[in-house]
Amino acid sequence: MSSLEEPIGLDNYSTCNGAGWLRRFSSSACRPRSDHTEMDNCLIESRECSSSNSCSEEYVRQRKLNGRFSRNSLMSRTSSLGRRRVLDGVCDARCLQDHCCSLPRNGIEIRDLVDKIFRSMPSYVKIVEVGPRDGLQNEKSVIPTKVKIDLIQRLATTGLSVVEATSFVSPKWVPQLADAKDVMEEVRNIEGVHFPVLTPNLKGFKAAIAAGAKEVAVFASASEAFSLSNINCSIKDSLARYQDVTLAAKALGVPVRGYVSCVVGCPVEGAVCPTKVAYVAKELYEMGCFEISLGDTIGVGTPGSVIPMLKAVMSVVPVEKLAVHFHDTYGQSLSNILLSLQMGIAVVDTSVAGLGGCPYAKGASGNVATEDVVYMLNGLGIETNVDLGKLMAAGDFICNHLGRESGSKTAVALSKISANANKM
Ligand SMILES: CC(C)(COP(=O)([O-])OP(=O)([O-])OC[C@H]1O[C@@H](n2cnc3c(N)ncnc32)[C@H](O)[C@@H]1OP(=O)([O-])[O-])[C@@H](O)C(=O)NCCC(=O)NCCSC(=O)C[C@@](C)(O)CC(=O)[O-]
Repeated sequence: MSSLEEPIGLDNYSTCNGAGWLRRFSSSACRPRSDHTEMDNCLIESRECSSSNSCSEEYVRQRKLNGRFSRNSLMSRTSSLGRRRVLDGVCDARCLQDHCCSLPRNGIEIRDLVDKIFRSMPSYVKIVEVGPRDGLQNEKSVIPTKVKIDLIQRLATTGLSVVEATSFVSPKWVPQLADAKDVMEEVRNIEGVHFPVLTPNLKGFKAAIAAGAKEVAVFASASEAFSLSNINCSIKDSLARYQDVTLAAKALGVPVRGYVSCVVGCPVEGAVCPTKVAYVAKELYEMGCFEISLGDTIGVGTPGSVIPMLKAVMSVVPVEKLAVHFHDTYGQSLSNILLSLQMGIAVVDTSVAGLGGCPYAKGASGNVATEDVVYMLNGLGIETNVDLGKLMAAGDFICNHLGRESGSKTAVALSKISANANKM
C-alpha cells in the first residue's frame, strides 16, 4: 500500500504490526517504491515481522468472530477513485520516526491496546447524509431546484442509504427550502435510498406525504430558547405537535425520525444539562420515533461534554436507536464521532463537503463533512458502503455551484494529490 488515498488505519494494521504502519511515515519509508510489498514484510529496528504469523491478523480474526468488527477491503473501495497512485515521497514532511521507537515492542501488547480501545466499535456505520437539507437551508442565495435535485441524485449513486432531501417548513422561516414539493416529487422514485424530510407540524407532514415522502423527521430542542427561535414554541408544545405527527405517520405506516437539537450547548442559554437532553430524547422515542439523532447544533461539544450527554441519553433510549449529528464549528466532530462509536452508536449524520449551518443558530458552521467521516471509518476498517470517489464528485458539483472550496479536509487533500499525480 503506497498511496495517501488510503487511510492509514486498522486495515494496514492487519498486515503489519503497529510500528509497521507508522514506518510508512518515517523518512526512510518515504522513498518511491515500485511495488506494494512493504506491508508484507516490515523491518523495524532490525526486527522482521512477516504477515503470515502477524499477531494483528489474529486480532482481526478474533474481532470478526466477536461480530463487532470486520476488516473491509479499503484497497478495492478507494480504487474506485480512479486516480493514479502517489509515491510515498509526499509524506517526507510528516516523519514520525521517533514515535516508532516508543511503540510497544510486543505485538500482543498492541493487540490488547487496540482491542481495549475498539472493543465496542460497530462493524458497520449507517451514514445519514443531511447535505441537501441541513447543508443548504442556510445558503443566502437561492439555489435552483434543478441543482438541489442533481445533488441528491448524485448522492444517491454513492452507496449512501439515507439522504435527507428537504424540509416541509414555513417558506417564511426558511425561504431556501420553499421548493420542497418540487424536490421531493423528483427524487421520490429513486430506488434503494431513503429520503426523509423535516416536518415541524401536521401541515408539513401532510404536504410531505402528498409530495411522495416515505419517511419524515421531527425536530425538538433540549433548550427552551432555541425551541422558541427555531420553531416558535416551547419544548412542551413542540412535543405535543410531534405527538400529532407521529400518530398520523403511524396510521400511514410512515417511519418518523426524531432530532434533539442543542444537546451540549445552546447559542442563547449556553451549556445544556444532559438530563434535559435525555428527557426530550425519551419523549420522542416513546412517541414512536424509530431513531433519535442528537444534534450538537452549534458544534461546541468536546468529548468532555459529549460523553456525559450520551451516557444520560443511553440510560433512557437504547443505544441502537441513537444517531449523532455534529457540527464542526470548533473542529471537534471527528473526535466526538469516534467516542460515540466507542460508546456503541452506529449511525452518524454528515453533510457532503461540510455544507451547512442552522439559520437560527448564528455562528454555527457546517456539519461534519461526509468525506472526512468516510475516510476515518475506512481507516478503522468499518463498513459504510459509501464510495469516496463518487462522494467527492458530488461535493465538487455543489461546491462548484456555490463557488467555494469544499469544507472537507479529505476532499481538499485528495483533490490536491490527484491534481499533482496528473501533472507527473
Ligand atoms: C414551525 C413553524 C412553521 C412555526 O411557525 P409559526 O409562524 O409559529 O406558525 P404558524 O402556525 O403561526 O403559521 C405561520 C404561517 O406559516 C405557515 N406554515 C405553518 N407550518 C407550515 C409548514 N409546515 N409548511 C409551510 N407553511 C407552514 C402557516 O400556514 C402560516 O402561513 P400564513 O397564514 O402566514 O400565510 C416555523 O417556525 C418553521 O417553519 N420553523 C422551521 C425552522 C427550521 O426549519 N429550522 C431549521 C431546522 S434545523 C434544526 O432544527 C436542527 C437540526 C435538525 O438540523 C439538528 C441540529 O443541527 O441540531
